[in-house]
Amino acid sequence: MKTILSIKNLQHYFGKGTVDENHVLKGINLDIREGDFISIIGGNGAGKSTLLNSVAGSFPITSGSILLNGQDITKQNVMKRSDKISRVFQDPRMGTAVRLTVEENLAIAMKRGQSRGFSKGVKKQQRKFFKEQLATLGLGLENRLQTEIGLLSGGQRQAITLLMATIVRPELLLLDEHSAALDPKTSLLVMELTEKIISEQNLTAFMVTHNMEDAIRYGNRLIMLHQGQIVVDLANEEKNQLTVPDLLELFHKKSGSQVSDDSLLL
Ligand SMILES: Nc1ncnc2c1ncn2[C@@H]1O[C@H](COP(=O)(O)OP(=O)(O)OP(=O)(O)O)[C@@H](O)[C@H]1O
Repeated sequence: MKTILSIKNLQHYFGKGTVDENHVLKGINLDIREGDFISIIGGNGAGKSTLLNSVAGSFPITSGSILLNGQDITKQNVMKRSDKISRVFQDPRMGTAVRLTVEENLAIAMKRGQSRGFSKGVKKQQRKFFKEQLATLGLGLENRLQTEIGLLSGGQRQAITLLMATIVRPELLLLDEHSAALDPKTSLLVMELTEKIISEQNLTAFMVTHNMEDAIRYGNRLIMLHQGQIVVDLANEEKNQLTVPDLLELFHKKSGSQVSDDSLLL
């Protein structure tokens, strides 16, 4: 199977050389294969978001390298990487222009990977395509093309953000606790939609979550991060058989500390 993302000996410090020095990622080696849908869990401060941010290019990493489809992207900035890597954040306002309409946002998303020019104009034939795409979400949003995104509910916005992130197929989809701010029912809806989009388009995805049940239920591979290192990496059958108590037990074994359900979930 083709390797989409290859992370080699990734080290990251915040505040290196200062009194606040924090060695957050301590030698991460990870190959993500085509079609992998990976969940990453771990306690607060384990380095999950820092790992995702390193892949997205939010800051220069201290050392190591990151290859996307064999191309070394370590030195590329976040803008350049966003041509190929798309991202959905926890805050439904991120990743969308809240004062623009649904169709204007989708028109901007369609420009990913092209030399961007910031036109938000919507052409007639595009409108038809957007309607079809929105209808696949099953939320009636195909009738809200001219609604300002900021006026939609959090769940509706996250659904549209998912569509925007995938309307031009990304080589890698990053999901940063993208259902965590939603109520349980809406979170379930967004997670089901996520799974549908990923499997229909055979996307490669990397998802940070605090929800162990979601980490077990969705995707084909589960990674646990502890103090900046990968301590568990389970795939397919091994992952499918996991239960939440198994995960807590694994965490206890690997980290040498007792953990309550809440400290991983919250
Ligand atoms: N921009 C930053 N500048 C300085 N320190 C940071 C920055 N971002 C994160 N950190 C620190 O890096 C460590 C890891 O944080 P990170 O957000 O990656 O952890 P996490 O596993 O995602 O945690 P959580 O589950 O609490 O979101 C923490 O000690 C955090 O304070």
